[in-house]
Amino acid sequence: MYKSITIKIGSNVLTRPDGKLDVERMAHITDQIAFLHKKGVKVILVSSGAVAAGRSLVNYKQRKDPVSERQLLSSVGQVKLVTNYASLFDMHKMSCAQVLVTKEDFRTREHYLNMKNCISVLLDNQIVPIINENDAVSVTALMFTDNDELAGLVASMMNTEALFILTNVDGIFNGNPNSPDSQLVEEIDSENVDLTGYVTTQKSNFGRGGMLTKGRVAQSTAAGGISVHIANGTNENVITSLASDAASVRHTRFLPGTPRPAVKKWMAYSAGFANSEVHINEGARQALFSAKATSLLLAGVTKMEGEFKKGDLLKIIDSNNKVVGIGKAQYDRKKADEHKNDAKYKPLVHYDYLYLFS
Ligand SMILES: Nc1ncnc2c1ncn2[C@@H]1O[C@H](COP(=O)(O)OP(=O)(O)O)[C@@H](O)[C@H]1O
Ligand SMILES: N[C@@H](CCC(=O)OP(=O)(O)O)C(=O)O
Repeated sequence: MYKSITIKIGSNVLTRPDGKLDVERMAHITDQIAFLHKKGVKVILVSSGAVAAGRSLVNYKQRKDPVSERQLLSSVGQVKLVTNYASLFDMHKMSCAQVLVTKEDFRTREHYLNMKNCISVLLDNQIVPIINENDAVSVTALMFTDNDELAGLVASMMNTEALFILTNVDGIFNGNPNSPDSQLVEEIDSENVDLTGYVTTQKSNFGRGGMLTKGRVAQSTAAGGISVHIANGTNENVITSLASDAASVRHTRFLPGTPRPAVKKWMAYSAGFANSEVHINEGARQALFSAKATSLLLAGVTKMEGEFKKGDLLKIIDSNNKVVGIGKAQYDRKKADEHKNDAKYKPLVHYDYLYLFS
């Protein structure tokens, strides 16, 4: 039995064909979580469904632009979604909490740690955190690709043993899931598998990201040491069965890689937020990628771009212009310029704060 699990529920698992919230299914999901909770398993729920819930509550005559429409539906629907969860958990004498986050919350280590602390304190007090994107304020570039991305980040941040991604198909198929010729891929290595060959960009009626993001998120989360299972959330007892005996459930499992230290997890996912660049020579690239843990010295830096402060994330770029890693600056740009000819000056990036893309 897993001891801690992040469970992501897709919109279509919670939505009936007429677009209304499927409260019966929500009840079955909360029953299963309650069962695990009573066995001492820590469960974090990442639940979609706000926009879907809003659709059955708001009547608007004229179509709005997509951003306003999503803001309107999600902010109305989130209330309904969480109210339903609260009364369903209440039947099991359990409490739940709403945590709404944006991509920006993963940007700075301070925000990241605040979020982590909030979820930890909820779990320590036997409360189920129900996380969703704060759709009301996260628009366009600030949005997560979808809640699968958010769930992967949460599972890594909280270092849960497993991540369950529940959707309306049994897992990843090697073709169109509706085609009789397609087969379910039961096991995927977290490294070296290109999913684009057989996963299409097709989505379900109410979903946002589709199977390709699920696959990518599953792969990168599993690579960090977490067991990831993509399964059908509409099947009975899927959560409890996955938790106790995953092999008994028809689904797709991603094999976990070697666990990464917490700070490297944050860096891996915050890569998109690094604004400054550090270009390195071939010798430095080889040293960083060698078997020995190596810090980045100014001697290997050929060029720096952008102002940075101590603690900022830097993109590390090799002589072929390829971003090869992310590092946390040990000092600011001014100091780096001052000491750039000093081969013995302390490393710009210490290896404990260096994340290399393999
Ligand atoms: N190779 C594939 N295997 C499984 N599902 C696929 C594949 N390619 C595309 N899909 C689609 O991905 C959908 C699930 O993704 P999505 O719509 O984002 O669901 P959710 O709302 O659960 O996040 C499935 O309903 C299916 O139509
Ligand atoms: N935050 C949105 C869900 C967006 C989303 O990623 O949906 P899905 O692909 O169904 O997981 C909502 O609550 O409606």
